[in-house]
Amino acid sequence: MNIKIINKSEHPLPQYETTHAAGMDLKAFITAEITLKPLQRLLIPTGLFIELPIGYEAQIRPRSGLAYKHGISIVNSPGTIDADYRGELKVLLVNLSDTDFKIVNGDRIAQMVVAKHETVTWQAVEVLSETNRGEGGYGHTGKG
Ligand SMILES: O=c1ccn([C@H]2C[C@H](O)[C@@H](COP(=O)(O)OP(=O)(O)OP(=O)(O)O)O2)c(=O)[nH]1
Ligand SMILES: [Mg+2]
Repeated sequence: MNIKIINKSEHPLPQYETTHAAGMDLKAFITAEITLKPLQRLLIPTGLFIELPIGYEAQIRPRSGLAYKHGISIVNSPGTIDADYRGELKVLLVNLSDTDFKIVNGDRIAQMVVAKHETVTWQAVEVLSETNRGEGGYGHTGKG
């Protein structure tokens, strides 16, 4: 599937790193090095602008390596890019570690997964169908 993209960054277009990868890494497009202090959050630009087909969204997700090694995550994970959004793709990083984390231009800070979604209409009713689960949730089936 083709997706229109404007690339205002100096970096190559995002790409799948392996043959069947779901996500494409997104790179920071920044003019100066950024230091993310413990528990600080920052919106990082990518220089990318996309036009998703109607019925698709893009999810901005953390990279597990950054999360594991440096405690770097995404505050609003997974970030949602709407098909009608025409602004710059940005990544809302947060540093969940107890040490500073430096980001330089071109660092792969997140990954983007494009996915189909439904657009629903509501059918307002008085009663929902019965199930075994009923209203049970939040661990009501036990631990083991
Ligand atoms: O990680 C993200 C999340 C969102 N966006 C852009 C694309 C998305 O379509 C738009 C709005 O995002 P969202 O709906 O999550 O934010 P909101 O707080 O509800 O803002 P709005 O009122 O503009 O919808 O911001 C990003 O660039 N990165
Ligand atoms: Mg919104």
